[in-house]
Amino acid sequence: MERVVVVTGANSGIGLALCERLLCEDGQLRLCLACRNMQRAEAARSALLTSHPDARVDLLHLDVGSVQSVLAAAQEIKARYRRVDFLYLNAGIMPNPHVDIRAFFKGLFSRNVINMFSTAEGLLTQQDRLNADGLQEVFATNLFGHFILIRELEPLLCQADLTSHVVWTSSSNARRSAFSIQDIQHRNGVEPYSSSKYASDLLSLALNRHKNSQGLVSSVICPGLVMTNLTYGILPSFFWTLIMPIMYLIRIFTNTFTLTPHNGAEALHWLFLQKPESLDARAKYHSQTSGLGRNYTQPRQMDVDSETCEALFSKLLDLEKVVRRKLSEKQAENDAHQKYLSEVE
Ligand SMILES: NC(=O)C1=CN([C@@H]2O[C@H](COP(=O)(O)OP(=O)(O)OC[C@H]3O[C@@H](n4cnc5c(N)ncnc54)[C@H](OP(=O)(O)O)[C@@H]3O)[C@@H](O)[C@H]2O)C=CC1
Ligand SMILES: CC(C)CCC[C@@H](C)[C@H]1CC[C@H]2C3=C(CC[C@]12C)[C@@]1(C)CCC(=O)[C@@H](C)[C@@H]1CC3
Repeated sequence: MERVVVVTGANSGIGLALCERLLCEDGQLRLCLACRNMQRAEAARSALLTSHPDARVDLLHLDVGSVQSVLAAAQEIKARYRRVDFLYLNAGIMPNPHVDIRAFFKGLFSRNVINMFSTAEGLLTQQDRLNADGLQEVFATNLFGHFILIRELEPLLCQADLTSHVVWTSSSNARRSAFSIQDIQHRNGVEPYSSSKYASDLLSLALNRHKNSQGLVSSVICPGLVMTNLTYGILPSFFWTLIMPIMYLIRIFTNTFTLTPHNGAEALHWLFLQKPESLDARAKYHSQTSGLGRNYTQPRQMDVDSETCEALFSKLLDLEKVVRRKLSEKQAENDAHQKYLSEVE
């Protein structure tokens, strides 16, 4: 049977590498690249079709940071496909990152050095802002838009006798201490990325608790440190190129330096091949690359608890109601304005 795979943020980096790997695995796939920039999406589609001329690759406009765009994209998916077998929630941002150089050098000579390189704990902060929906942009993009997408696609994801797999591209930068259940959007901190990724770990567990019985399975991965537009936003690409030999050296000690998008997509690809029933809801699946360049996937237990995951789930459902109500009020205002304009013309 033809399998439908939707990938958000598929036009570059890890998302695009995943698409390439999935097409090598199964040429019969129906692959849907859900992207906000259609020009880049078209370029990604052309690149995929160059190596897989017979592949079925669809494009879909989706700005996961805009609730209205998510609702429209979900409508379009429901019109196009009868079900969704895999939903890769990969789109993500880290705006205005700042590396604490002093902390880096301090960490370099501490016993914590390996952990520092694999999680960036204590090294990175970001400056967030509000988006057009009045939500914190990092939370809206990395988590909430994807949550609304799942909610809208439930009829295609939860079908009798069939299993659908939702996969979150999280991070080893996800940290409990960066997240607060009183401030799920991270309005009051400087680590919105870490908070949003920790929230995705919690939400994945909540989805498993609530939706496994309806055939939906959720998993979380970390791609490791990968050279993509996201990391080129942290330090310029020429700098990364300059220190590449050092990074290959570090890879010998921490296999989390996967470095290329192909390697980073390892755990995403591996999950595509697994029986969903065999997966652990509390594990994060890490892409790893050995010093000699061998890729493998390593499960590690996440620092999540049922109580916090339930609290987050219920807060997200509440926020969904508020956002939907605001949107329909705005829509009603627009309709009234249009009516007024047509009457005075
Ligand atoms: N690189 C790394 O070391 C790591 C990355 N990750 C995660 O991997 C994922 C992929 O990132 P990566 O490949 O590294 O970086 P890229 O910047 O190359 O890819 C991010 C993708 O997300 C898309 N995107 C961003 N915002 C939106 C939006 N509002 N709506 C739709 N699409 C959007 C981007 O589209 P556009 O081209 O339009 O910007 C792009 O396609 C992210 O979730 C990131 O957090 C996790 C751990 C490490
Ligand atoms: C390696 C060099 C000599 C110096 C680089 C220092 C830092 C800029 C990096 C050290 C660990 C890196 C890291 C990330 C970003 C760049 C570093 C802080 C991430 C936070 C990128 C995004 C993620 O999601 C994480 C998995 C990465 C963890 C490691």
